[in-house]
Amino acid sequence: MYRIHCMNNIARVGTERLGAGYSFVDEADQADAWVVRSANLHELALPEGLLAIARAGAGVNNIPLDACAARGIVVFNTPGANANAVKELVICGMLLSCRDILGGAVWVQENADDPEVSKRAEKAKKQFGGRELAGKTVGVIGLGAIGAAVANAVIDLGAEVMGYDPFLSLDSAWGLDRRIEHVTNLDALLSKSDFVTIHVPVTNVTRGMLGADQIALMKPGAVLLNFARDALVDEQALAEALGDGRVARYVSDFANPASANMKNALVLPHLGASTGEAEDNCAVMAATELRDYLENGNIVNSVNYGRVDLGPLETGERVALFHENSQGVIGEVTHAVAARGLNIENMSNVSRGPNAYTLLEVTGSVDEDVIGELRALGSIRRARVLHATK
Ligand SMILES: NC(=O)c1ccc[n+]([C@@H]2O[C@H](COP(=O)([O-])OP(=O)(O)OC[C@H]3O[C@@H](n4cnc5c(N)ncnc54)[C@H](O)[C@@H]3O)[C@@H](O)[C@H]2O)c1
Ligand SMILES: O=C(O)[C@H](O)COP(=O)(O)O
Repeated sequence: MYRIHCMNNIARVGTERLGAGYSFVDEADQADAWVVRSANLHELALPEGLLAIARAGAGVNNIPLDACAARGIVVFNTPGANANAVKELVICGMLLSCRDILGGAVWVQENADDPEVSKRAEKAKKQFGGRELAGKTVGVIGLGAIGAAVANAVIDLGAEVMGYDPFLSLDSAWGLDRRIEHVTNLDALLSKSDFVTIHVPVTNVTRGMLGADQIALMKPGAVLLNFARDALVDEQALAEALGDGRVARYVSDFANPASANMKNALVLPHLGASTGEAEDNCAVMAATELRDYLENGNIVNSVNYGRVDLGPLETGERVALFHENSQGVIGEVTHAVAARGLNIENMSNVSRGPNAYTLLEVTGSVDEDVIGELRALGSIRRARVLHATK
């Protein structure tokens, strides 16, 4: 029986997927796996028995990835599962920034009891007017699941799109509309775009990537949309640019004391992934990834270990080994296993930076002595045995 602890509320369709063989526990330190959305895990102690963390969502800056990797704790996320929800809100934010739609709606509410409201509205409307998205240039920074969807959608609305992503994946590239101009220079995108929208993960490299110098390059009167993370933008420099009108509007999904008090900003309470559809998609994908890892040893969509997929574990046993990515480890492992009379039927080894994972399918019984011997190898961080249940 695997014990799961949910750090945030997770859609029921996902928890139901963790059916027979799973129980939900209130105590985080008793769990074999955690499921999380945006709860901050950086300050929490990682329990000895924790095997995996599944982030039902995209961003993993709330999870200590390296500390997890060092302990053989696999961290998963759910790529693309909430991309459509975010795309729709970004388009909404763009259109809301084109005219003062919210201001106009408030005006109508404030004048609702006036029998002359219809006539007065025709005079009042000019203060809420604006411009169209069609024909404008939209700069998209990061062309992953969300950025690519936004780029394609705004092209369909008649905008020109410049896309910047030095690490563009083949999958994303296949899905991009051919009318999108792929630029390799961020400064060019910033200086030519009427709307700039950022869709990159926050990492040590991207933190603050839209700093004072980049904001200064933005076209006068441009709009910046940030549905990725607030830490990507120097919000102090941005507040100054908004204050003196160099940047017309900031549309952000991240309320904090700086953004909430900015002039000409529309700030939302992190609503990007908050649709029933996205929550269901994320929960189901997270639960599926967890099951595949806990029951079969397969790692799909991890952000700290590479992909290993030997399919379902139908017969025999598997040994899952987390270790340093260093020379000679595989030799030591196969030697130790063979010396115990076990035959390796199938094996996969993959590394990601300093972190390596090896999954062995063996015939013969893997007892505690074998596992003890493997654990004693200096480079092994964690060793698990998985038994076929069918
Ligand atoms: N507001 C929300 O509710 C919400 C929802 C989902 C995701 N997000 C945020 O959006 C981010 C992106 O999500 P996604 O699903 O598109 O992720 P993704 O992994 O599919 O795409 C990220 C893209 O950024 C690119 N990238 C990385 N570094 C870059 C750089 N320095 N310059 C340009 N491009 C760079 C990658 O190559 C990749 O194509 C997440 O990491 C998360 O922080 C927010
Ligand atoms: O990175 C993400 O997937 C989003 O920021 C969504 O976060 P949430 O699951 O807390 O809504």
